[in-house]
Amino acid sequence: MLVARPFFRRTAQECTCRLSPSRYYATAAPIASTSKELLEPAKTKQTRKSDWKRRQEGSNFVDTLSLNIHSGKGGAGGVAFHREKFMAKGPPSGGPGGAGGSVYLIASPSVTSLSHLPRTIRGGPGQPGGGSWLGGKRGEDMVIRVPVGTVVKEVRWEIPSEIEREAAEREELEWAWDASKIRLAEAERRDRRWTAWKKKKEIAEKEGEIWEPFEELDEVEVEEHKQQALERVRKQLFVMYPLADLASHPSFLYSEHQLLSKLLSRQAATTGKKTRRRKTRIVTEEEPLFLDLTKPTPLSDPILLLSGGQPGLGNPTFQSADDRSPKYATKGGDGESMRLEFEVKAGGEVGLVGMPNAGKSTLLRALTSSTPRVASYAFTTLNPHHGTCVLYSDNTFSGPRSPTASISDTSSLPETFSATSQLPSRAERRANSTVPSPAATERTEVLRFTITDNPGLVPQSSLNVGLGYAFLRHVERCSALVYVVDLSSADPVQALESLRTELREYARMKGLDGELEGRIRGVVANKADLFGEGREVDADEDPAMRASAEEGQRKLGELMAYVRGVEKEEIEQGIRKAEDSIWVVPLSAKRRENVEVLVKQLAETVKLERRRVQEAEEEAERLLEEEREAALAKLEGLRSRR
Ligand SMILES: Nc1nc2c(ncn2[C@@H]2O[C@H](COP(=O)(O)OP(=O)(O)OP(=O)(O)O)[C@@H](O)[C@H]2O)c(=O)[nH]1
Ligand SMILES: [Mg+2]
Repeated sequence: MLVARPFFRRTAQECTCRLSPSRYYATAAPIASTSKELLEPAKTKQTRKSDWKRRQEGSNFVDTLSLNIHSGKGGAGGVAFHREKFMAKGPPSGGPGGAGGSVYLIASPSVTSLSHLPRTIRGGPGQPGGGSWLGGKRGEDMVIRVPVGTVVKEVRWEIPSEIEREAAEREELEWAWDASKIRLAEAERRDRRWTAWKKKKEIAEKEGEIWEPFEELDEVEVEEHKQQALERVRKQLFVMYPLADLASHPSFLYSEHQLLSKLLSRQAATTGKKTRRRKTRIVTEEEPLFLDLTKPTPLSDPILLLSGGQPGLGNPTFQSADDRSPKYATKGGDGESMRLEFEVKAGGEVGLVGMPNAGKSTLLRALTSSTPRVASYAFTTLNPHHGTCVLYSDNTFSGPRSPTASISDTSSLPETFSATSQLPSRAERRANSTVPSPAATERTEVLRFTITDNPGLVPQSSLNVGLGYAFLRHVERCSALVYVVDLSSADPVQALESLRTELREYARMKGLDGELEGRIRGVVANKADLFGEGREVDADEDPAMRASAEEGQRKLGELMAYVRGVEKEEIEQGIRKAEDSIWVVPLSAKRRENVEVLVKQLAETVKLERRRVQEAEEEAERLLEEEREAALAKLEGLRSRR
C-alpha cells in the first residue's frame, strides 16, 4: 500500500524522537495566517561549490543546510450525542480533537553533522475527536537534533503575492463577520418577537381570546458576496451534524460571531503588537528567529520552533441554556511553517590552522586519540575533526601510546631542535601498545581540552578561492588558535604570512576585525625531523647532514624572528595583550617527537583562557548585582518620598 509522503515521514521519524504528549494548548493558532508557499532560497554559489566538492570525496558531513518545517494541523472536534438504553436523547458527547504536532529543536552533543536531517520536517496532524467524549489523538511532535555550535536563522521573504493573499483573507474574514453580525441581529430580533408573542398568546388564551398567528419578520438583506464569504468561512471553521440546519439558529450564530470576532482581533494584534506565543518561543513575530546554540540544550526543555495547530472543540463545549443539543463543533487550527538555515560552527578550544599538507591531521593524531585521514597530498582533510587531549597526574597525556609521551622531563622550550631517534619498529610498537602503562591504574585526570584539525587554507581562501571560505567558519569558534607550518617547505615565513593574511581578511569580512589574529597563541614548526634525516648522527662526520641541520636551524631562527616581530606589532596595535606572547615549538608530528612540549604549552594556554572566561563571568555577575542594588536603592528612595 502506498503511504502519503513516505519519504518525508520515514526520514523525519528516523532522525527525530518523540516527546511526552502532556501539553495543553491554551491559545488558538491563527487560521491560515502563515505562508505556505515558501520559495527556494537563492543558495549562494559558494556553498554549492564547496558542498559539491566535499560530496566528491564521498563525505556525508553537512555543515550548512536549509530546511522547511511545518507544525501539524489540529484535529476537528467531534459532533455526537450520547445513546443509551432507556435514554433516547442523551447529552452531546463529541470529544475534542487532538492538537497538531509541534516542532522542537535540540542542540545535542551526540550529533556532529546535519546529514541526518531531511529537507522538510512536519509535525503530525491531530486526530478528530470521537463520540462518547473521546478526544482525538494528538499529532506527533518532531525534535530536530543539531550539533552544539549550530547557528539557526529564519529566512523570510517579502513576497508581494503572499502579502496580497493575507490581505484578501482578512477582507474575506471581515465580510463574513459583517454578514454574521447582521444575521445574528436578525435572529435575535425574531427571537425576542417570538417570546413576546408567546407571552401575549398565553395571556390571551387565559382570557379566552383568539390570538393571531406569529408573523415572521421579513429577511434582512445581506449582500451576496458577504453571504458567500460567510458560507466559505463557515466551512473552514465548523463541522456540522448531518442534515443540521443551523444557518438561522441564534445560539449557533452567536458562537460563530464570537469565533469570528476572536479571529479578527487576533489578526489585528499580530500585525502591530509584540506577541508571546508559548513559553519557550523566544522571538517576537517581527523578528526572524536567530539562535546561536553554543551549549547543549537540556532534553527536558527543548526549544519550541513552531507550535502545532489548535485542537477543535467538541459539541458539548457549545451547550448552553438556549441550546441543549448543539449540532456543531469547530475544526482544528492550521499549523505554521518556517524556513530555517542551519550553519554548524564547530570548534574546539584549540584550533589548528595551516596550509594543506602541513601536517595538521598528523599532529591531531599525535596529541589525541582522534584518527583523521593523513596523506601526502593537499586537501586530505575536508571537514573539521575534533580530538580530546587528556592530561594525567603522572605527567602523561592521551594520544600517542608510546613511552616517550611524558611531559615531566621537558623543563623549558628548546631553542633548537634536531631529530635524534629512529622511528620505532613494528615489533617495538606492538610491544608498547600491549604493555599497559604501570601508572595507568593510579593516575588521575588533570586537564582535558578539545583540539580541532581544520582543513587547509590556501592563499586567497578568504576570497573563496580553492575550496572556499566555508572552512574558515569553524575557526571562528576556537578560543585559541595555533598555526602549523611545514618547516621543510621552501619558505615557512612566507607560509605563515599568507596564513595571517587569510585570517585577517576573513575576520574583516565577518566584522571580527583583529579578533581572530589576537587568538593566535603559538606556531608549530612541523616536520623538523627532515633536518637530520631521522638518524642519530655526529654532524661533524657527515657534511651533508650538517648542512641540512644548519638549514633547519636557520629556518627556525627566521621563523622565530618573524613571530617576535608580529607579536610586537600586534601588541602595539592593541590586538594582542602583552602577556599573550606567541610561542614557537619545533617538532615532528609524524615521529611524535617534542610533542610533549607542545602539550605543555597548550595546557597552559587553555588554563589561561578558561581563567579569563571565568573572570569575565564573575565580572558580569558583579556588575549585574551592582546594577540591581542601585535600582533597589532608587526604588527605596522613591517609596520613602511618598
Ligand atoms: N617527515 C614528516 N612528515 C610529516 C610530518 N607530519 C606530517 N607529515 C606528512 O605530511 C603529509 C601530510 O600530512 P597531513 O597530516 O595529512 O597534512 P594536513 O595538514 O592535515 O593536510 P590537509 O588535510 O590536506 O590540509 C603526510 O604524508 C604526513 O605523513 C612530520 O612531522 N614529519
Ligand atoms: Mg588534514
